[in-house]
Amino acid sequence: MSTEELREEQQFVSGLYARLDALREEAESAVQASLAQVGNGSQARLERDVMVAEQSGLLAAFDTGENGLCFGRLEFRDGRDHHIGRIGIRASDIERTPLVIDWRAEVARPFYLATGHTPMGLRRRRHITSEGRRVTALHDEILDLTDTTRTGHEAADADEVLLAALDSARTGRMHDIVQTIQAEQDRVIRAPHQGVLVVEGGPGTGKTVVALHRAAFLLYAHRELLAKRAVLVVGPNPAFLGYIGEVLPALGETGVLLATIGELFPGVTATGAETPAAARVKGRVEMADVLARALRDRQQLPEPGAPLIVEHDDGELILDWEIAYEARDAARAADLPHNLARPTFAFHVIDALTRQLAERIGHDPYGGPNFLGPDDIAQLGKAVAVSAEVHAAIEQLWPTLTPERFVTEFLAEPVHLADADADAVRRAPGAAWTSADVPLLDEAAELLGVDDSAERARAEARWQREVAYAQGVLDVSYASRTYEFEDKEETDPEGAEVLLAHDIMDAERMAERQEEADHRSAAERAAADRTWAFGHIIVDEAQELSAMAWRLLMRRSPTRSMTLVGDPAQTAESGGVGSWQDILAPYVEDRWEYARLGVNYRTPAEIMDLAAEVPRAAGVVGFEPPSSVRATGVRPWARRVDDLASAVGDVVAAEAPEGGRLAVIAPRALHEELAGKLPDVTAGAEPDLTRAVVLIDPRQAKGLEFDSVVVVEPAWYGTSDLYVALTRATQRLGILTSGALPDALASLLQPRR
Ligand SMILES: Nc1ncnc2c1ncn2[C@@H]1O[C@H](COP(=O)(O)OP(=O)(O)OP(=O)(O)O)[C@@H](O)[C@H]1O
Repeated sequence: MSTEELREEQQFVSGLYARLDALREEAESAVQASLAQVGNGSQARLERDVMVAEQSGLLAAFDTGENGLCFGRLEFRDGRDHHIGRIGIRASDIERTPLVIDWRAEVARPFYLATGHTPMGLRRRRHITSEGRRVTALHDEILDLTDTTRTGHEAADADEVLLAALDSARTGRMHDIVQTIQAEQDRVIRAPHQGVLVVEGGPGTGKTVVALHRAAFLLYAHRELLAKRAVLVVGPNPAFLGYIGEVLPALGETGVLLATIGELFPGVTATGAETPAAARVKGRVEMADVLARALRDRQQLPEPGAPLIVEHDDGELILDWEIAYEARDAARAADLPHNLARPTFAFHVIDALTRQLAERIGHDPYGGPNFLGPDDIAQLGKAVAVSAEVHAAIEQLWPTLTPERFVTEFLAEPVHLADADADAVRRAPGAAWTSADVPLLDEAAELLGVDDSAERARAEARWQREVAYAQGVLDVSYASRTYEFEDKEETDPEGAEVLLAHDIMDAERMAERQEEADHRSAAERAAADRTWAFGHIIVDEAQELSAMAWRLLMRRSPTRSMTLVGDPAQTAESGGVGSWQDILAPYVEDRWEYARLGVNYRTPAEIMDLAAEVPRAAGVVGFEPPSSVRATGVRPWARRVDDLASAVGDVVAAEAPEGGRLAVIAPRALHEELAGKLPDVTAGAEPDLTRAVVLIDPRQAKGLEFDSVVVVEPAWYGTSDLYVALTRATQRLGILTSGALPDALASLLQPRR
């Protein structure tokens, strides 16, 4: 009975792969055919590119389906019977009957939500486990208790598939969980896309993996909107983004931008390190006001009684306090960003200097009216307006600023900050940008505005050239008309009408077609555009973001369609904002939803119980540890040693899991010394998480996980860093110290009875 079921399922799955192969072949030949198409016209090229992009997207989706194409089956009481898979596939028949249903479709939901208590119309739910294209196991759950038929694959423990997934060795890359999404997670993944959803949960509750599946779900459910506007996923550091980088492609989604805050100002690469004190100051919301005030300081006036003297062909011009004051008033009244208000300032200065000049030149010594007429004055005005010296004076008072220049100069001489804060952020020009600088640059860009009038003028000139070129092309084709026509008449006795380019297209339209279409994906275009408005933003480790970083992100999400996941108990010392309410109130008041994930799928109970002592002992307000879904029977251990580096080397040699990953989490100051004792490890390098042994500090450990973890010198860490470090292991945890352990862990060193 049971092998028969397995055989039938294998037959179905093999048929499915055959269909996948046929679809893949179709797409491949379509790509080949398009690429082979002759025709160099821009329209032909465009159509070919679009076709290739479409088919390549399909191919990527088919490759996604290659592993675990079909992982579930739902048999309903009303006779409906659906297979569930990573992607949806239809048969080649005329009705295009669905063979396997995409996990994100509504009809697949009972796969994740149905219980014996609420069977959602299900009779039986089957988990299909495979290796490559071979079905290796079936696990059935009977949800209709009146059903007495049995398949021989009824799972003794409904969580067998989940537990097998959780126990598997880690690879250094996060995997998708489509086969085992749990009900509380499914509700988060499929929550409505409008508005702000906050997802809170302790370590290992699946916040990250759920957030990524949510991105995939939203792209499926709202593809029209989101494929155009793109989804942004913000993570804490590049190593973390590398760690999660394969989940969305494995779910068939490549159009998502993964970025850290430090990567969100196009043109700037944040490579510098920041002291915690400087990060704190730069992250405070008051910085917005400080920068605004610093910028007003850049809109200067000459000292009263010490005007700027501007050399001019018709005599000296005197740019004094009054002229500058009135011009500045008028420019500020325009209520525009600094660079956009500058023309108003310049106009008023030029106008005043022209009047000054006219009064001097046309002055009648006998008290009569000015000799100059309006035309003369206009001439004088033109000369003043194009004077390089006048412009230099204007630039001195109201400089054109880039965000980079303004922030560099501000950090060199931080104004409007308390002395201690100014000392913390002061930095010589030329230093590398840091992540904490990026929100300041973004704020500056808002305050400055982009004066794109020059770029617009260039674009217009470019356009005119294209039109002129197109006109030339049309003229050539028109000139050859007689020749072609005669040719045609000779070979075509019917004298069939020949339409020439001129008859159907004018130069402007032709230029439009010539213009290179932007073939970049929405995510690529978004990455290069500071003012891009994303369709949805997902923020992981959201508790870490500073108030200034929130301002940046909110600008990228004018519709406030966001999913924020985080755990306040894991907030780094120099990091984030207090409560979700504090973060969100300025932007959405209290209009946000809250969901909590309470089960830890990573850390076994033995390790979680120990780790929970750390925030508890520190009296972290509102701390609620998640409950571990499994216990392994392996207790964490601690050892006090004299020679720390040698001990770490010995422990790693003994503990490194077969085929799995081990992390040594140690304070930065010890990395140099420890690296020498570890295989293939270089201190200071960006960690390669796919290596068998990794050396990281607690900040780098954020969001990551390993089969086995050795924490070194825990007494050196703050509460949240220690809590993060202790909750990274899926199987084993060991602690090495050269001194005393923090109180919360002290029991580990006491002899057990
Ligand atoms: N439903 C599930 N099925 C299988 N594995 C799961 C499931 N939910 C979570 N996991 C696994 O649990 C581990 C922890 O998940 P994840 O990293 O998303 O947790 P987290 O809440 O972001 O943790 P942290 O706050 O510590 O970074 C991952 O290996 C993830 O694949």
